[in-house]
Amino acid sequence: MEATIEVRGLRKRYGQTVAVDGLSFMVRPGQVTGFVGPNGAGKSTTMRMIMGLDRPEEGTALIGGRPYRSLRTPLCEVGAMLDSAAVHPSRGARHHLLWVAHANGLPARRVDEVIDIVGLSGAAGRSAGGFSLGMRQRLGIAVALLGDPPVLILDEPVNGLDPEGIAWMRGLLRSLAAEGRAVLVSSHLMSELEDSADHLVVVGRGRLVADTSVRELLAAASGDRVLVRTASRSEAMTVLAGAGAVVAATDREALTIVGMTAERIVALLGEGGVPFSGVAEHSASLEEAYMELTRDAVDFRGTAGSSGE
Ligand SMILES: Nc1ncnc2c1ncn2[C@@H]1O[C@H](COP(=O)(O)OP(=O)(O)OP(=O)(O)O)[C@@H](O)[C@H]1O
Repeated sequence: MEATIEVRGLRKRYGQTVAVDGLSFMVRPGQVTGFVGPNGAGKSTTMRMIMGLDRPEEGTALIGGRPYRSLRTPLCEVGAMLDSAAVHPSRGARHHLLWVAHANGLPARRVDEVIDIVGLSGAAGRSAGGFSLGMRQRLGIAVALLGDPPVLILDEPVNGLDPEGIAWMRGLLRSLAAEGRAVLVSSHLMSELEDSADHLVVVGRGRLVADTSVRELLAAASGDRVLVRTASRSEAMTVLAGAGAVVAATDREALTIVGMTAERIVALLGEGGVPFSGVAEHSASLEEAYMELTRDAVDFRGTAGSSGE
């Protein structure tokens, strides 16, 4: 089976709310694809439709070219963690995995393999009801990995993890992609996907905002802005604007230059005898690039100082 997810023109409404509004994107093998958007953007609804748990009004979602409902051995073709709390609280972790394996015709030895992969060996006998959020996330991933599927769909797997858990999850996502799997991971925080995603599908209000590689997004957001620190602001402006740059005053001792490389700026200031104390290319963080993209797509924005959640 080809390790892909293909979403074409998906649309879903709940009453008056359009949760997903004509969404199309492709998740490719060997990559971690981050599925990012503000709260309520339609990520979970899309994932549920891909997994056949919700019926779209329009459009299709295909896993390896086929709808979920027509997969013959679903757990071996796609692994999903959509709700990490969906485990019977009195059941032990290993017991739960054995039960899922048995119900899907998978060998019991795979249970110990996945327990090992997710680092739950020391807690496999304990009942899941007493698990921390991080342990429940690990158990959810173990279920998703049971059938050794080429496609993985994980809804907010990093949510609520401590820094050690986040680092572990990043490593796991990267290694799953390195094995050639297609990995779709949602998050409402871009920072959670920094260092782990190769590709980004950004959504807002149920619509596609961007479908881009992380590298391209960063390059586009950085633009070609260069910051120049100089006490001789007006001379610098004259020299640089005269050579064709777009120059804006940033503060009393700084200029922002667009349309000229840092090397050329240094050369021109040198030739013109204009003193300067620093020239720096602006490089955007993934978070900045994301904020820029989703500026108009946030449903609930707090007032000054709040995060808008
Ligand atoms: N079962 C449901 N009944 C009614 N409305 C729903 C239902 N599920 C989702 N919605 C609405 O659809 C929209 C999209 O929700 P969804 O959970 O898919 O977004 P999300 O991007 O996953 O958000 P979050 O990051 O908060 O999990 C929201 O406005 C939500 O309130």
